[in-house]
Amino acid sequence: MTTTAFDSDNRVAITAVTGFLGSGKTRYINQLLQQPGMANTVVIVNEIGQLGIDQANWSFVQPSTILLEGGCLCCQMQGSMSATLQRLFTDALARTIPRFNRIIVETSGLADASALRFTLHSDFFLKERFYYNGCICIVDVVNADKQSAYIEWSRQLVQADLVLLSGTDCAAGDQALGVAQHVSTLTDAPAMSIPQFFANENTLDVLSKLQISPRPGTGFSHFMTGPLAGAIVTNRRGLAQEQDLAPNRAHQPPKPQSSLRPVQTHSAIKIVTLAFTQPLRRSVFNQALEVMLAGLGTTLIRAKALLRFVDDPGLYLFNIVHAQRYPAQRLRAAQEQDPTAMVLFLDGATQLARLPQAEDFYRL
Ligand SMILES: Nc1nc2c(ncn2[C@@H]2O[C@H](COP(=O)(O)OP(=O)(O)OP(=O)(O)O)[C@@H](O)[C@H]2O)c(=O)[nH]1
Repeated sequence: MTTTAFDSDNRVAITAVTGFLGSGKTRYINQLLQQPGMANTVVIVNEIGQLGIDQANWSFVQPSTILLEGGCLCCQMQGSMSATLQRLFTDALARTIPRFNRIIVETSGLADASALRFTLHSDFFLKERFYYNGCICIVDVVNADKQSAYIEWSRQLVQADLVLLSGTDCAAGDQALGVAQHVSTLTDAPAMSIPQFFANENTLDVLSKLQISPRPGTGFSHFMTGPLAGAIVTNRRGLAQEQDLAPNRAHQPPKPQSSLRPVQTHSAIKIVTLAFTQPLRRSVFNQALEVMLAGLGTTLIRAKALLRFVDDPGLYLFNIVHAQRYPAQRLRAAQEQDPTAMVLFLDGATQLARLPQAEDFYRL
């Protein structure tokens, strides 16, 4: 029988999904929502920027989505989170929204789970109705080397109860294993690839046991040998073992445990939003994009855009993560009120002669 928020003594589980910019949080949650038993899930998305790119993306895949936009959960949005959860509870009680039995919070790519934990711990109204179920941190193995230079990457991992490796389908050689080893120097949470996570028979069970997963060295291995078989476990020296990702390398010589890498501060990432007021001409957009990317070079960490084109009724989502450009995805037919914009996350330590402008995409 499914329980709801309103059965007696049943608080609603809130699970955080963190991960650096473009690591694959949205894609993972989309996959998760397709799993049996995931109906009645509310997703709260915290997006930096004012233009609702994630809202359009999410409302395409699932209607029960709430967008907290404008700031990062760890900096400015704690009050909004608290108000949102209170509102969710009272609206469901009044039956103005469908009842729900699970909440997933997708943090911005620069936030970690600590603000959410603090909110749930310190607000008495919320404490009686919700509980913190743990944190899944997504790590992009292809870009981990670059991203680990930012303090947010490490902070997210320190808060993790389960680490999921994305991009393993694009990773070279033993890249995933190397990242797992690096991750193990920051957390003893179990790590596995996203396909391994979904290969587990009961993903819901895994989700509900996040915070009771045994840590390496505790002598309790049921979690690893049971539903999470295939996890990358680490020994006390941080050496990854027993993984399906690199089955021939189970007996590697131990590497010295790495220390925290020198990091840049939160403000080292510059956020630029380009608002497009008119549909774009595809050919002009493509050329301007090439020029912009060439100019930004390695300064670009992440770009995402919601776009409309002349003579095309569709609304398109466009993703770039470092040098990787993903094909534009048609979300649905565009509506008049859809905002169209591009948000760029740039390495703030790099001095740029000129920041990109929306006008660049309208002229050759
Ligand atoms: N091939 C491949 N592509 C992936 C994987 N994970 C994410 N992507 C792609 O990477 C891009 C960014 O993924 P998102 O899910 O939007 O990343 P995000 O973490 O939600 O991004 P932000 O909210 O901006 O931090 C999208 O085009 C995804 O389809 C993966 O494991 N394999």
